[in-house]
Amino acid sequence: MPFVIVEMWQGRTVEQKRNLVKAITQAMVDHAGCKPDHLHVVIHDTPKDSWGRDGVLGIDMKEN
Ligand SMILES: O=C(O)C/C=C/C(=O)C(=O)O
Repeated sequence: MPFVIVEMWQGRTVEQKRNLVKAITQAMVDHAGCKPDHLHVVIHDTPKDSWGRDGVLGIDMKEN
């Protein structure tokens, strides 16, 4: 039972996540030989105040 876990910032729309799940599933079928009905895609939406890179919180990053 393959799992794909996506860790990303909060903020995508349901439609974006719907399309992402569809695209990831298709990529796993095409490139990893997975059966779509066995594949789980889990999206972890993380608030920017709970994400750090290079010692800086997401909410404090300049490109925000
Ligand atoms: O780490 C960064 O530079 C910014 C991270 C962004 C995301 O995780 C996202 O866009 O979801």
